[in-house]
Amino acid sequence: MSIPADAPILTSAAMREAEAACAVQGTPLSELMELAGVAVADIAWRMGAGAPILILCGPGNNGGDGYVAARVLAARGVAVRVAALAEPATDLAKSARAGWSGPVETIDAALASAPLIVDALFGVGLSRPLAHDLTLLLRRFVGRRVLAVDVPSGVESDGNADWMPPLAADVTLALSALKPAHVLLPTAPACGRVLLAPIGIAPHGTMRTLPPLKAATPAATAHKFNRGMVLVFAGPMPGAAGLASASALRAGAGYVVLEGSERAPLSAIITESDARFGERLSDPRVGAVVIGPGFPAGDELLFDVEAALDSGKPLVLDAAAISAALPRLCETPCRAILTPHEGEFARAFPELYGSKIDRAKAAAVRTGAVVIYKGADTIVAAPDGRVVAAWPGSPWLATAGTGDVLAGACGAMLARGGDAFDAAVAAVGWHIAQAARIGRGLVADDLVRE
Ligand SMILES: NC(=O)C1=CN([C@@H]2O[C@H](COP(=O)(O)OP(=O)(O)OC[C@H]3O[C@@H](n4cnc5c(N)ncnc54)[C@H](OP(=O)(O)O)[C@@H]3O)[C@@H](O)[C@H]2O)[C@@H](O)CC1
Ligand SMILES: Nc1ncnc2c1ncn2[C@@H]1O[C@H](COP(=O)(O)OP(=O)(O)O)[C@@H](O)[C@H]1O
Ligand SMILES: [K+]
Repeated sequence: MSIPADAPILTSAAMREAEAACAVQGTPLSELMELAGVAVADIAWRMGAGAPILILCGPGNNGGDGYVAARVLAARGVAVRVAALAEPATDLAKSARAGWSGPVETIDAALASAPLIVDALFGVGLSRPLAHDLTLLLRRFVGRRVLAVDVPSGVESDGNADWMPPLAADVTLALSALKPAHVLLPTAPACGRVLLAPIGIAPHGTMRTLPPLKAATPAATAHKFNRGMVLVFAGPMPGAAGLASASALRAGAGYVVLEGSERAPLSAIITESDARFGERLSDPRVGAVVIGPGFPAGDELLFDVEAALDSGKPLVLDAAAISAALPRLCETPCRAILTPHEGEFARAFPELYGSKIDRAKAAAVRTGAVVIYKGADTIVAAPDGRVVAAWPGSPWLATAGTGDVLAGACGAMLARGGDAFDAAVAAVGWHIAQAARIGRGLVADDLVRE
């Protein structure tokens, strides 16, 4: 499973707007369909490696892409067959169908398989779950190599429904832009390796996949305090804050203070008792405060969260600190990153609905903070509508304590100054890159070792 880096993501509505804008600017949609079909043919050609190909075409423009691909593949001498669900229903699909001179088989129980199936049944126009009988017919092809056009058929492309496709794809060729279903659970794994075909539409939008990690080399003039100083609060479970403090240091902070704990995992971390809590919060060199890791919900946390909010410092609010800060944040937004996992998000924002992207965006708007909605399909959302999707991340992160490490990395990136959304995206990228580097057998402590 893989996803192109820093690629645009559009909902079906935004995709249609982009198509309409393209038509207004003088590019006919038939030209786009031709480019789409050629792009599908190119990938099918490589995947098929000379073997016969069966293209399944639906009634809409997704099917149209399939007919164009069939024509192009046949012209290249590939043994290609076409089977259709119904007659084409759009003008574009009708003219693409007219360009295919071979036979069109019916999708029924007698349909013979092929080593490579091109799934051009439904794309962003799917409006309801697939019929049960069609699902059963398609399941007969499970085990064959599958190339999905735009999205695997049966998937609701905006990520608002958890409909799973009967045929998971080995490769999905996204047209013009990725769609939310490519980067959100439960559908993302069914898309296999996602490739992007930029076919002439310039997608404008604020949603992208994770950008490549930039190596942040310190400036020649760097000083430990101007690289960012991070203050981490330890609660009753100091191990979690220890991980966060070590992670802040590893992710590039110049100076890290662990408040309220005597033990630090690295000797470069300064430990201090609670007594200096207020004093440290008013230290002008502190560029970010991390609070939440290792704190159960309760009065002590509320007190410390209030003090952190009062300080006006940029904050990383993790775990129980998220709900504790919520009433204040909703009234007076501050420069903050919230890092909820699924359970914490549900507790803090039970009223939000829609796809994970919609909910992350709404939580960011409500709190005025950047939200990292964690999980295998992590979403980073800013109050101004920017979104970065981090699928597929690294599954080795599914182990206790890795969230504490992410909180510390957010502290390091935030303490450098600059945009909180960029800081959050950089932290998520760093976290995944560390995990990918270590891989097998990873435990959270490994992420903060050299
Ligand atoms: N973006 C780009 O740059 C370009 C995009 N292009 C391509 O266009 C695709 C979008 O095409 P599209 O809008 O025609 O919709 P599509 O997905 O073919 O399906 C709609 C049809 O399916 C039907 N239908 C729906 N649900 C159903 C169900 N459960 N079971 C049965 N039927 C169902 C629906 O009928 P209805 O809902 O009205 O009953 C309608 O007839 C896009 O994904 C990409 O591949 C390129 O060609 C050009 C450049
Ligand atoms: N399957 C997965 N693929 C990628 N990232 C994952 C996966 N499972 C968990 N993660 C990441 O690991 C971290 C776990 O954080 P969290 O649930 O808060 O754990 P903890 O509280 O134990 O530190 C998050 O950053 C999450 O996005
Ligand atoms: K499809």
